[in-house]
Amino acid sequence: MKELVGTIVAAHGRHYLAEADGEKLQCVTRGKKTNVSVGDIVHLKKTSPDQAVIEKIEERKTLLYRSDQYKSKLLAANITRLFIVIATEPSFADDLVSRALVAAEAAGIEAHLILNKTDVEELLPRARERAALYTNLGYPLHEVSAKRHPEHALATLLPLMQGESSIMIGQSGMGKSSLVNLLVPDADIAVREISAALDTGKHTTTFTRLYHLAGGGSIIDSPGFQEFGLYHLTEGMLERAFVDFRPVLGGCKYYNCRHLAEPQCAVLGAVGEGKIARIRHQLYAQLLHESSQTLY
Ligand SMILES: Nc1nc2c(ncn2[C@@H]2O[C@H](COP(=O)(O)OP(=O)(O)OP(=O)(O)O)[C@@H](O)[C@H]2O)c(=O)[nH]1
Ligand SMILES: [Zn+2]
Repeated sequence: MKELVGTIVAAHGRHYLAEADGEKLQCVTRGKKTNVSVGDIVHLKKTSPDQAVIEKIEERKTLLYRSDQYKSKLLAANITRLFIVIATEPSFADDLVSRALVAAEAAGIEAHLILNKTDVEELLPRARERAALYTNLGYPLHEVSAKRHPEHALATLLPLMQGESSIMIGQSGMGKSSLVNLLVPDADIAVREISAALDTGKHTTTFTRLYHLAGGGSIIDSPGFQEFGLYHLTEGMLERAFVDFRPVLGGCKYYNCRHLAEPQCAVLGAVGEGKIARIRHQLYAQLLHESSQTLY
């Protein structure tokens, strides 16, 4: 049969759904390979009218992933933008936001923050104050209220996503689903279609999926997660993935400085002067520790 080229639009365990020539095909990999990601461009060989085998993954422009001590988990391939959803309530974790930013920098993906639930006015000043840690680093912040001002939210976000391949991530409860439903009016139908095709049963929200946006572009919605391990990043990748470190890199006394306790370290100097936030440096130290713990 002829070879098809398609895009992976959903992944659930080792089951994948690809879109090729406007059709959806259930796909499997050859052997035990699990290195396929939503967003991957794949070469397929049809095995039945709605099934195929993934023969080849095209070289990725970008790859966003997280990892723990034992293995890495691919989040999205070929994306150009990452949107991190935070909210006035529940309170968001700086640790997760910074980790996602570091992952984006390491993968060469442009990162944006979305502050949702601006209608919760009494908590807005505090949320803005906390978000300033990131806007001061140069990351754009877009304020919206998916519930109270949906048209405004759409008018703010859609232009940022049109023509781009994006992923939206966030802790549970930030309102990511509400935003996806605004951006993709038929998301519910698509999810039901996908979960039927992947046979995911009741676990309809536990898989990553790609939606097409009106006017071009796509958005990947991934399940909320509580941890964002970055064990796969090497020391050299780490220091460069902290945008706030970049201006002083190369200024340390020792060329192989790890910026932890070395004398005349330019990074520690900048922390002392308040030019680098202490909580960012603490995360850096934690990530450095994690990167030395990998077992794969
Ligand atoms: N006040 C207010 N509540 C909102 C807004 N957007 C979403 N919510 C509420 O926040 C809660 C969480 O919203 P979801 O869209 O389910 O959030 P989620 O981030 O996808 O959460 P998970 O499904 O747990 O991953 C729901 O009760 C929403 O109704 C908003 O703009 N303002
Ligand atoms: Zn140093």
